[in-house]
Amino acid sequence: MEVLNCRGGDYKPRAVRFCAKQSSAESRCDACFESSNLKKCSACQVVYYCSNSCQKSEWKLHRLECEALSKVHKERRMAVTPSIRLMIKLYLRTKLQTEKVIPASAMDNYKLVEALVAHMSKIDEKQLVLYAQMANLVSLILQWPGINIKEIAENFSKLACNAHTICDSELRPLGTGLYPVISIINHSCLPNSVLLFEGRSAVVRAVQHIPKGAEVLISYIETAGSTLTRQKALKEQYLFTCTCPAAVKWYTYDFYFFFFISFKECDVGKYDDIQESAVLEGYRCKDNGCIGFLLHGNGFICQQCGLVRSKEEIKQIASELKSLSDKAPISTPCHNYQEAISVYKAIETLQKKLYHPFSISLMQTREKLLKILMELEDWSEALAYCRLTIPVYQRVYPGCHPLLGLQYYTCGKLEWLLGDTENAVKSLTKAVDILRITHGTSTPFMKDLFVRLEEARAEASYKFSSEE
Ligand SMILES: C[S@@+](CC[C@H](N)C(=O)[O-])C[C@H]1O[C@@H](n2cnc3c(N)ncnc32)[C@H](O)[C@@H]1O
Repeated sequence: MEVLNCRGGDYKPRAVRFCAKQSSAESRCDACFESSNLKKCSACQVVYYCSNSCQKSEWKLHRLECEALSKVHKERRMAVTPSIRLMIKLYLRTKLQTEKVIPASAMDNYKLVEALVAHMSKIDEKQLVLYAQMANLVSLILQWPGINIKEIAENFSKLACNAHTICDSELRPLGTGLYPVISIINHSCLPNSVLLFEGRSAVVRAVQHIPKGAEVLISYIETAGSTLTRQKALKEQYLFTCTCPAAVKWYTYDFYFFFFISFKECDVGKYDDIQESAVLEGYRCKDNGCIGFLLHGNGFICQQCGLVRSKEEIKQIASELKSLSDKAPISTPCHNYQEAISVYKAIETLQKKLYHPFSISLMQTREKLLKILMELEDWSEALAYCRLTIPVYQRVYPGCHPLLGLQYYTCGKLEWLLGDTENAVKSLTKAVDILRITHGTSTPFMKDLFVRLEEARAEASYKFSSEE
């Protein structure tokens, strides 16, 4: 795997099996994830394809799946979740490989699945019961004599900590896939590589120089958040305690000085964590002009100016925020955009009063507003929100992070639409600098980005020369 040991080098294993995201709201083609022109398989009524060629390409596998699904009562068939389908496909694919109907290779082989970690001893009883029920359903659908239900349950546990969410180039989730070769890669909150998808192919790219012999690491989770938040997410899904260094390094000597006076008991690592949590997930100073963070003691004390914010005031705003958040639509796009905008703007106002300007919750609210405003084609307000998120993105996704690159891309697109070509060139250039490393240069998305940048550059220089 030495091809990974260079900046921008990429490595593409095939998905052994994958499953498109399936919900009534958004169905996708089982072969290519396309969401338009879909036709349901007339026999099983579960799987969608966007074209005859996609249906054909999946036929060897789907023929067996379709036969199995069609025998199940319609009600039960409709309750088949993507995880159950993924498991069924895993077994069917293995059968086809064993019978040499489809080829097995070093990167696409059931033997690799056998070696994946399952963490059975760390799973609680409730989860084990759920896996057993799911395994029973798989066995009921497949109806293979002698199938091992315990092994299926264990495979569900393997899926939970080894499968990957397949995303498009803009990191929107499309489905779930099991890529046994990719599953050997461990996690870091400060990874040296990223995992992206080009259609069904998983691609791992180095985002920094990886010295020979050093471990290739990717991030399993959304890295924005305090160490505690990340550790909790990793423990819950991947069943391990992450001890990698905290990702945020932005302290100044002033902060250090204050720390040594006030927190002699703490060690530096702990202080980084306190500061990181207080900025990303904590409260703001009472003085709007101060960007200090608050430390919880007798009340909330600003680490920078010493002003104290009362617990009662914080509690009051937090409770208003909770009742507003309960009213907010869970997912966007939603049906009533205007109502969603007014709820999210009210949430933003309260969050600005409560949280530190670099708060992740505030950033997420602005991100939701940005998405809705883009749906409404309100480019100028969308741009204002996009720009507000950039400083937080720079902090929480440091270095060469695809999400930071994509946020510059959105900013650039909006600036271009609004005729601000000079800034569009700047934002798109920043996007290209990052995304050419994380996404490579050959995908349709990247080719489109290069064209946009060239067009923006040409227009900016035309504008400049006409002004001259
Ligand atoms: C996708 S697998 C990675 C490969 C795995 N280490 C193996 O030997 O098969 C995910 C599991 O690896 C382990 N793991 C991954 N990253 C880790 C890390 N940074 N620290 C400790 N364990 C980690 C955890 O047990 C986790 O559930």
